Amino acid sequence: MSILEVNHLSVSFKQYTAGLKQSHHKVISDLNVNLEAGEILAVVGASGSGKSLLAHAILGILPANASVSGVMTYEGEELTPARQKALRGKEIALVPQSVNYLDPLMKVGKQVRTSVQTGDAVQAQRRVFERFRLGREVERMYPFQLSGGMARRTLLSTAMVSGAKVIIADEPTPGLDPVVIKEALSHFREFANQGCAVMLITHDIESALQIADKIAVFYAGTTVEIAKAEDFAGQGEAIRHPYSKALWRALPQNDFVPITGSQPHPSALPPGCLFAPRCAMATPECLQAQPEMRPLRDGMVRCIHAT
Ligand SMILES: Nc1ncnc2c1ncn2[C@@H]1O[C@H](COP(=O)(O)OP(=O)(O)OP(=O)(O)O)[C@@H](O)[C@H]1O
Ligand code: NI
Repeated sequence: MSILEVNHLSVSFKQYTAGLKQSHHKVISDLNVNLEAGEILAVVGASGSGKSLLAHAILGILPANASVSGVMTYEGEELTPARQKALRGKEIALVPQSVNYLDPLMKVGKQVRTSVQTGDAVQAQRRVFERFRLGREVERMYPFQLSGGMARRTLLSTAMVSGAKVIIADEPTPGLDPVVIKEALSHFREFANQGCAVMLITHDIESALQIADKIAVFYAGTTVEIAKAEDFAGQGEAIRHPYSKALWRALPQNDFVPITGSQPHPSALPPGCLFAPRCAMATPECLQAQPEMRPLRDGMVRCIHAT
């Protein structure tokens, strides 16, 4: 049984346009992912592809104008709003993408301590600060006194001391130096090895590959591929979806060739396969309907042509 399952998740936003007309933008459509105990799943994809919204949907912290459909389960039971509230920060911890999630009016040592659920909170906070190379003086500081990197390490500390079984880390490493990144990632690995699970949302495919078991590739609000990390190797022969292949080939150490065009905006999604307008393999059939996710070679792909 998966520890966390997301099935057919769709999220739309109600927006008011000129003349107080309402429009609905579907920003996530028919998204499926699952997380097994002991596993790190890296979620990669372009800016605006819906990665943070997935995190917020799981935690139940989407803004009020969002409507959500689909089913999410945690340890086999449905994640209702009441359950999300009860589990948030306790069994499911978020490392948010923005450091603005820190409480500006509380000293950071205290903020980290309030996340500790069992044992000596002061000791736990001091231990985790040491691991993240935050000096003893930092615990008495307010968030505005921290550098960007210190604030990130504080957010990581908060999730790490919480005793959660699932950590959802939304771009946890930008602005950190390579040593701290390596450290943070190895903490995630350690955490997963204890039987917990991590969803690591990141732009940094290369770092993700060093520790992740599985990779979910997002495009325009949905998953296009779920693959084992090992599949991202060589020329990308084992990668299933043309978009994930293109992402892989665009890396500096590979061909370093960006794909042409851009991801569609939620207000102007193309018919059929969302990637078809940029895809070299596209045929008229691709424009008929959005392909379903289907199993392929021990992974999943949303493309009718993938082999
Ligand atoms: N409150 C909102 N109202 C309307 N649209 C929103 C809202 N929040 C996000 N969106 C839209 O939803 C889409 C997905 O946003 P999301 O923040 O999940 O992207 P992301 O993949 O996390 O991007 P990044 O890598 O830049 O963090 C974007 O097109 C964004 O403009
Ligand atoms: Ni994001």
